[in-house]
Amino acid sequence: MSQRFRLALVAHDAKKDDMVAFCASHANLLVECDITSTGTTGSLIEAANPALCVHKVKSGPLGGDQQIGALIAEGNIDALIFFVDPLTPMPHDVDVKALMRLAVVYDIPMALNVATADLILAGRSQS
Ligand SMILES: O=C(CO)COP(=O)(O)O
Repeated sequence: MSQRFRLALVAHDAKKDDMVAFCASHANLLVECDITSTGTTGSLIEAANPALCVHKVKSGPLGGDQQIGALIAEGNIDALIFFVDPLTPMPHDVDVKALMRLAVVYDIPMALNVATADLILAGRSQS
């Protein structure tokens, strides 16, 4: 791998177990990445796998999604993996939409579920 891959990992509460399992199943690749996560997601990832290097921003509802959006706008994130909960209304839904929008605006790979996230990392492992 020529340069460290800068990956943002975010999960809504109902999807946090999926995120921890995803990180465990891809630990060999993720240990080579610079990971940025929203606060609670990042804490759970670190607790489950202390070998991973996780930079934590604020919790999503307190501005963390916007902080990650700003990193994308500044060119500091290579891909976004965001396990969204499609069944629960979110008080910070506008922030969630804004984060997804910036990933599209800046044309970075964005996975909203495990199946697509697996494809992003599979592509990364072949590069
Ligand atoms: O709410 C989130 C994304 O919208 C995630 O934030 P936490 O990781 O702090 O729970």
